[in-house]
Amino acid sequence: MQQLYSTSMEILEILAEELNINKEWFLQQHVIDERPNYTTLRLLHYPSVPEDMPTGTERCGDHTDYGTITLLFQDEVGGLEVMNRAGEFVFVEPIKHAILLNTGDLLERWSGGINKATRHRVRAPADPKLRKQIRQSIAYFVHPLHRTIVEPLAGEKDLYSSVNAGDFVADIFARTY
Ligand SMILES: O=C(O)CCC(=O)C(=O)O
Ligand SMILES: [Fe+2]
Repeated sequence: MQQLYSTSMEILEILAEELNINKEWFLQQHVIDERPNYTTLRLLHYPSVPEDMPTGTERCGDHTDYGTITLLFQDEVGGLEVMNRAGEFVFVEPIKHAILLNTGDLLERWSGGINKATRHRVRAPADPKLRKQIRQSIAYFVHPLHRTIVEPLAGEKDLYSSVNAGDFVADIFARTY
């Protein structure tokens, strides 16, 4: 957990630099020991694909993550797809030991739309060998403190209102679950 946290903070520092905002800003809003916050490590388990499930069936529906960033680890079964700028879903080839970085809704707001939240989904594979395997993935969802006020610090500042991070995410949870 500590390693995941430090890696994500290194990424946030780089993102802050890219956005030309104070390097410390994101770090101050993601203090690990301060609660409450929605930062979570989730281990996901997808059973083998039932025979009658058509290839391409969504096993995890098209969505964006809600927080700042997500570090995603997938196994060799694959099935993850991310949307490119042209609005097409692109298959993400699993790469051993690679970490996929997804940008979330709150980062999109903070960056005034520069770092658009990544739309992604998981679909059932076609390969019969892969369909028989269990799929596992690990997602480390990085969220700011509940009390953080997220407002655009770069990009198109007029496009996004300022929101309280805790309320913003609680509201999405209430609508999706
Ligand atoms: O299982 C995956 O690879 C993706 C899971 C995911 O997108 C999520 O839990 O938000
Ligand atoms: Fe996701």
